[in-house]
Amino acid sequence: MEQTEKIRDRVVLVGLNSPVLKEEENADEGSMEELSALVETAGGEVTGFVLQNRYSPDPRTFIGQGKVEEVRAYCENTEATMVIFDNDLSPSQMRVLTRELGVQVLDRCGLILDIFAQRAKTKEGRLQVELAQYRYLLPRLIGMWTHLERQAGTSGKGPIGSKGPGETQLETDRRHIHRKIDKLRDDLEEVRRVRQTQRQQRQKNEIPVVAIVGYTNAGKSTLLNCLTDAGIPANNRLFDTLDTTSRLLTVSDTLDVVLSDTVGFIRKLPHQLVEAFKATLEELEYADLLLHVIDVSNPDWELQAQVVDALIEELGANNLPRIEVFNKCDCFTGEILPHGENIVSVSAWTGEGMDRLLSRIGKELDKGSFHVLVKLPYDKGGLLDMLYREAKVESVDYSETIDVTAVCSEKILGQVSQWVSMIQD
Ligand SMILES: Nc1nc2c(ncn2[C@@H]2O[C@H](COP(=O)(O)OP(=O)(O)OP(=O)(O)O)[C@@H](O)[C@H]2O)c(=O)[nH]1
Ligand SMILES: [Mg+2]
Repeated sequence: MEQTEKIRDRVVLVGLNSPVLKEEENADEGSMEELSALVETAGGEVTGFVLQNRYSPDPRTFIGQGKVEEVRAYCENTEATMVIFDNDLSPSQMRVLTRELGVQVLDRCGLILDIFAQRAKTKEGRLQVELAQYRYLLPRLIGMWTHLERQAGTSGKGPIGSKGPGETQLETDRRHIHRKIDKLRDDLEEVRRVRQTQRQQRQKNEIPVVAIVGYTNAGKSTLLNCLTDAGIPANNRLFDTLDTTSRLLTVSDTLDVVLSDTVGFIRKLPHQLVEAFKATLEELEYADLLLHVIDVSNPDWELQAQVVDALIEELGANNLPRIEVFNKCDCFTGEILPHGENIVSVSAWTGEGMDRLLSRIGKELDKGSFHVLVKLPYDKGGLLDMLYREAKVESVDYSETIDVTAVCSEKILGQVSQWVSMIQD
């Protein structure tokens, strides 16, 4: 509840661009615009932007004393009640800025955590967000008390070498938070076990899993709805979906798959969140195919796709087959839509391109309906592994050649065509 009040604030956004910061730590117009969308998602109102260029961040105030004065005046003029930084602030910078600006100060990471906290509906989602919040809080809490200790020390009032009240409080708080974190981790472990069982069940049924991934607001939920009538909410706001929803999708007469929607990615995603959402995102690792949905109508789509690629790698899912789904092609204003073997352009809104997408999924996963006898020479043993992986092998006889009977797709048929001695459709 407290959160809802907090975010109805009038907000000034501040970003710093510096050559000594890493690219992903820097602010630019694109990331500021995104931050503004995040504020709107959280229910706040943006009253102004301050994008500063500076050689290096100021260790104390991040943006430098002069800029602090400017931002404070700006807040007064626009009656802002909160300042949100696009860059990550250290706990001590956040403290100094809160004091000197006279309004509440948040950074991007804190804002995203707030939004997740508002959105999380299921027990699992709540656990994940709570875990991320505690992990975010822990260093900040320590920073807070360190500050008090130092203040006591420099003013000469604190008895040197004795435990001040701050420190005692700090220890209690830290212990409390560590206990909370341990408990949340255990609870999430339990969730993970349940998922594991469901997964094994699915594997027994041999239904392939297709996971929809992509940048936030790319249209993942809309795509799932369009393909399966799932009827899940899809809204024009960031982080609309926090829970994994799965639906059965009939791809062709011979292929059914489980299609799963997932939480969206964003640049500078707090790593505490990535950690906490690993249970949900673990689905990716066990998927048979990824659909990477890209909002091609967004001028930043290339950068967004890179962010998603990097996270897929971090989650250990980069060796999975992947189809890039260029969505919102109804709004595409560029010259030529990207194209290529693993690319399909669609509009989840109008339904355009769904047939092509289904046939691409089929090509990737359908073991097909061609009954074949293949006589492989012994030095082509590698192709046998491939058949085991990509076709339904029924029998193998080692005679003069390796005689394999299997059911396979047209694609696989093409790869072994020169040794096929019998085909039945
Ligand atoms: N014009 C157009 N709009 C689309 C298309 N697909 C989705 N949208 C809109 O884009 C917005 C975001 O769609 P969602 O499906 O909620 O996006 P998402 O990827 O699930 O977003 P998160 O769950 O927030 O990560 C909604 O307003 C959709 O109506 C499309 O093909 N064309
Ligand atoms: Mg969604």
